[in-house]
Amino acid sequence: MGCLTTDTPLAGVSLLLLGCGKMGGALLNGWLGRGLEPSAVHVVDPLADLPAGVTRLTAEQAVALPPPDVCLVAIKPQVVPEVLPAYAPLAQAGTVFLSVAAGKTIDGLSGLLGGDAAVVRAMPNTPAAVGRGASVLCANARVPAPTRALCETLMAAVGTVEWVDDESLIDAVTALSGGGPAYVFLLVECLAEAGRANGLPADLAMRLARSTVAGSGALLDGSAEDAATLRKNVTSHKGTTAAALAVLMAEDALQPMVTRAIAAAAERSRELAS
Ligand SMILES: NC(=O)C1=CN([C@@H]2O[C@H](COP(=O)(O)OP(=O)(O)OC[C@H]3O[C@@H](n4cnc5c(N)ncnc54)[C@H](OP(=O)(O)O)[C@@H]3O)[C@@H](O)[C@H]2O)C=CC1
Ligand SMILES: O=C(O)[C@@H]1CCC=N1
Repeated sequence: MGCLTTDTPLAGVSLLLLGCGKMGGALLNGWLGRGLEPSAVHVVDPLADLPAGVTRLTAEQAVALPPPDVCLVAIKPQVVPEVLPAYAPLAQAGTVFLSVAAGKTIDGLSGLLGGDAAVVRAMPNTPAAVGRGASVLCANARVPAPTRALCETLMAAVGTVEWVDDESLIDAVTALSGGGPAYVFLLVECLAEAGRANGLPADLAMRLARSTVAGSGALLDGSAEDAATLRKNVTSHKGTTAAALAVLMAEDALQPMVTRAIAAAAERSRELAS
């Protein structure tokens, strides 16, 4: 296993990425920005654009090389069953499989890798690309403490990390923070469209929507106050924001809709297990 240090936490770590699309690419960009050596990264992905210095391999080449510390599984859940068995030799050689595939359970992944693989199931999100991701991890009993620490180091290099013992929680995590950036970007789209519908030029409305969401995130991040207090700080008594919130916070408005959306995503995560 690679030697980890505080200053360059990813120096010495060797990594194989299966899939380098939206999520694998976001993680890779975040890791390269935090000291992962491109020369220590191999990628199996037929078409993805790879950063300079990162080597593309076929599956056959990947299993013929010395086993990497970590194999990141960042292919679509639907192709996991047909793709993963080819990498069983790496699992037998001690590589830990760090999977971000939505819905795919630790037991299912381990079974595809020959039954006794060290597997960490993780659910990150795309702000990892700028070091602002949020990940939740769950490991099987075959992951020794130093390997667990290595996976935590990898994910902590690109954002916050939390562990759960109860793997079933990962479905709701996937629904909330895994997909969460999409809901926030949808909010930007909705704000911009609402501004346009209320008479603003479309480009000005979009600039304001983007700045407002990004600035609110930064304010939230740097504040000791909870979100409700920050909301109340904007809401003058009988003012304009109160008029908008009366619509958004009506009994049948935003909260029940978001709760239904998260439930739908969590249910889809459970379906993807099989
Ligand atoms: N996108 C997100 O925000 C998040 C995604 N995830 C999970 O990450 C995983 C990847 O999702 P995402 O990045 O969005 O999907 P993408 O389609 O963007 O990335 C998957 C990549 O895998 C490639 N690929 C296909 N077949 C193989 C193969 N046999 N071997 C190696 N690579 C292959 C694809 O190539 P090609 O396109 O040419 O088929 C593609 O580049 C999923 O399991 C998803 O659940 C988890 C958290 C958040
Ligand atoms: O939409 C998906 O299935 C993946 C998992 C979480 C975010 N994207």
